[in-house]
Amino acid sequence: MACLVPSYSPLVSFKSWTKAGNTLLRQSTRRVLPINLSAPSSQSRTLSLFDPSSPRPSISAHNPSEIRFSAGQPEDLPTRLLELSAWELGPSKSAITRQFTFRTFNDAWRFMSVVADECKAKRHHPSWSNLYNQVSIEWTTHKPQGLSIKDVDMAAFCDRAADEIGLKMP
Ligand SMILES: C[C@H](O)[C@H](O)[C@H]1CNC2=NC(N)=NC(=O)C2=N1
Repeated sequence: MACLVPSYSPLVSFKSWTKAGNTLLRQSTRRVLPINLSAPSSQSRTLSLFDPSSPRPSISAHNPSEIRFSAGQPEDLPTRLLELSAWELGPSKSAITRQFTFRTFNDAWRFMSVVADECKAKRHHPSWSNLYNQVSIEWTTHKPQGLSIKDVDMAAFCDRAADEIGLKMP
């Protein structure tokens, strides 16, 4: 298992802003609860919120030969992919998707902030969207095109971050 401990402080800075007339001023930088991302995640809940009316099958339901991997990937990539039990294969067969539902918008925003920091560190970026307490994420690799180990590493990181923050109970 790759080590996903961020190289920076696990304490997340949260900048708050205040409005003075039409000007936004940075009010303060306060520290919020630390998030420990070093522990392996327990099994994450499967949510099929990209299209709840017709949930896509989990990755394990697909024949590995139909998955479009990027060129030059490590041999264990298909095995690593199967560990992502809460993720689904996108219709392109070269992307994985998951929708996370948090208790509050604040938790969803905090999750996105932690993932964004990891994106910067790993130079790998998702296609994602947020609606109130929901965050939809798609990972794919543009160059070399396909599904790569970077996507799997980032998806596993997302699972860990969501576990630490806590998902909304059904
Ligand atoms: C130079 C830089 O590392 C590349 O452009 C990165 C940026 N982020 C990326 N993100 C994703 N998802 N796929 C890429 O191929 C990719 N390439």
